[in-house]
Amino acid sequence: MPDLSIAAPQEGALAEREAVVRVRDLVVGFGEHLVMKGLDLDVYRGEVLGFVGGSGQGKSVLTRAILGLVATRAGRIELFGEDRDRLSAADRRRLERRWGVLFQNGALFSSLTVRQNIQMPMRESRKISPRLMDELAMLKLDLVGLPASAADKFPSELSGGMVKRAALARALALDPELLFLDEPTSGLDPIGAADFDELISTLQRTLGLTVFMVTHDLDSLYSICDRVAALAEGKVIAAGTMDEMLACDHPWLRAYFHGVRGSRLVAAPRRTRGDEAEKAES
Ligand SMILES: Nc1ncnc2c1ncn2[C@@H]1O[C@H](COP(=O)(O)OP(=O)(O)OP(=O)(O)O)[C@@H](O)[C@H]1O
Repeated sequence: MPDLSIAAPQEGALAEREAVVRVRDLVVGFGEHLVMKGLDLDVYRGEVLGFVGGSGQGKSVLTRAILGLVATRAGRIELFGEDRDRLSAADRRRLERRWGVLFQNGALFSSLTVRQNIQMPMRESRKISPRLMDELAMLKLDLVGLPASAADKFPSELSGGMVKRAALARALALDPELLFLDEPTSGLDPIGAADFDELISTLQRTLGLTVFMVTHDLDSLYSICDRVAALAEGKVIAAGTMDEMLACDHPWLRAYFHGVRGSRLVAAPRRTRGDEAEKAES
């Protein structure tokens, strides 16, 4: 079995890579329930990292801890090389502008139009004229493949796929370098999910994004992720390419990737991250 330890990132080719997110010895809990028990994780610049784990294992909690939305009990979280807990409030706000978040189910404000939702981060953090904000909102809509006519619609008037795209447009409002995606394809039909994967992959390449993606979608792992990290028992039990994960003999990973659904995908001819890149180049 390959060495999948993430506790020794100095070894091998990955040592050269810049960790945009670096988590060390993270402990997070609610009352007596410890969710993270000394977790380590790296997300490298320019990669799409898929983050998997059983239901209730703490994928959302980890995402929220990295974003500063959940209190941590111990450990260190560095973003862009800066220890978040050592920053002043102003520096933390400056840092927060460097990432965008697509929450599960979009989390759009239901009383605002799509345009107003996209403009929300712009209003909070910059002084931009209303006209420029309108132009920027239309650009972001175009970027995520939504028609201009979607701008003045309310979330309740959109299909599930359109809500995801509108939420992605909002996540991209401030031109982030780092994108957090929490189950981006959940609730989409297989065609919609494949389209959304392709959109993420295209945006990641063209905008040079680093992507941290929580997902249960095995297709997404195969088609757009450079690496996968797996969470179990409060720690990252393995991190590596899909081939490395498939070779791993941890019982949960074997059940996940070699169970009924996983095996079907392993056996099937499939799109891979490499195919996506080749398609873009041709
Ligand atoms: N605010 C909170 N207060 C108390 N417990 C919480 C809180 N938020 C999360 N938890 C608990 O933390 C654990 C991890 O939850 P989390 O939502 O991160 O799991 P998950 O891996 O994202 O699950 P799923 O795949 O089902 O979305 C769960 O046991 C959950 O009940």
